[in-house]
Amino acid sequence: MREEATAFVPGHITGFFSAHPAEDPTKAGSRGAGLTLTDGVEVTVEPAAGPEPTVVLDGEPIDVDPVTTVLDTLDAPARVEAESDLPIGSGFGVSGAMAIGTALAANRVFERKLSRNELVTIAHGAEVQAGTGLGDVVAQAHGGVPIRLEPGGPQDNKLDAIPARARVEYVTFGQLSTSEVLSGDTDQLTAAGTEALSRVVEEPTLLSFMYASRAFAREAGLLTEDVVGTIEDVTAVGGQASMAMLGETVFALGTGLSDAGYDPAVCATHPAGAVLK
Ligand SMILES: Nc1ncnc2c1ncn2[C@@H]1O[C@H](COP(=O)(O)OP(=O)(O)OP(=O)(O)O)[C@@H](O)[C@H]1O
Ligand SMILES: CC(C)(CO)[C@@H](O)C(=O)[O-]
Repeated sequence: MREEATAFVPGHITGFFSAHPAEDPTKAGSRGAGLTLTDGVEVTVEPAAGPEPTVVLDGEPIDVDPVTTVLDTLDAPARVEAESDLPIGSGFGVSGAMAIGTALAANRVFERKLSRNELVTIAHGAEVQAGTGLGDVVAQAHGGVPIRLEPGGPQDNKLDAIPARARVEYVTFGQLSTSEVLSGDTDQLTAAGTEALSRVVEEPTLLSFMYASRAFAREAGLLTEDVVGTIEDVTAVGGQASMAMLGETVFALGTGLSDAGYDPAVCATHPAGAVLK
């Protein structure tokens, strides 16, 4: 057994999605598109001192269901320490990042000898089962600007990408519970997400991704006053912004938010995807 291993997982902002339930959580998931980010989560795994696993995020103990499930599945009694550039619960896929980062690092520490696709499948299934995400894990494993054409883990899904990179700015006003939204009626979301996806498939550019994301955010009925106002401010200065699903967060390409007078966090699209360090 190794002493410890660390993985870096990019954050993931979903612009739009449609929900696709299935009995088997490794086959369930979402279609959609988003941006993976150079801001992300660093996850370090070491064997736990006692029989119980512990999970710590930015110095505070935390219960993240998908992480517990990943550790159980890998039979890995571990201490997981995560450091995040991004807030949890605000549309950056922090729970998905912790799940896949834990899977990659625990596989190494406990010498489980699973393949990358097997680890992504475990993390994706754990995230879907917990209701904390549907497509973040597979997007975060891929990197870039992934288009999720078919739902599910790597054995079932189909991914493409927008071949582009960009500077990304974001501001966060608060949290939105992903599991609450996903456990409600998602028909309207899914209809809007399907329409948005066909638009981006027809023209896979960052600009059409931003248009499709804004139309989705409007039709999905999740916009808050702060989010609407901020998107309008960016539009007024000729920028491109939309809402990060699912959080009270606005993201913009280039200098959209700073041009509009905000003081955003700044990163870029991530070129690769989750990696062991
Ligand atoms: N402030 C918090 N403190 C402790 N736990 C939290 C906090 N906010 C959220 N959680 C827990 O973290 C998990 C993940 O939340 P959630 O899925 O909404 O966020 P996320 O994965 O960061 O991003 P996304 O909104 O993109 O899905 C949930 O289990 C939730 O209960
Ligand atoms: C459901 C979701 C928007 C939560 O972040 C994401 O997992 C996705 O795009 O499937």
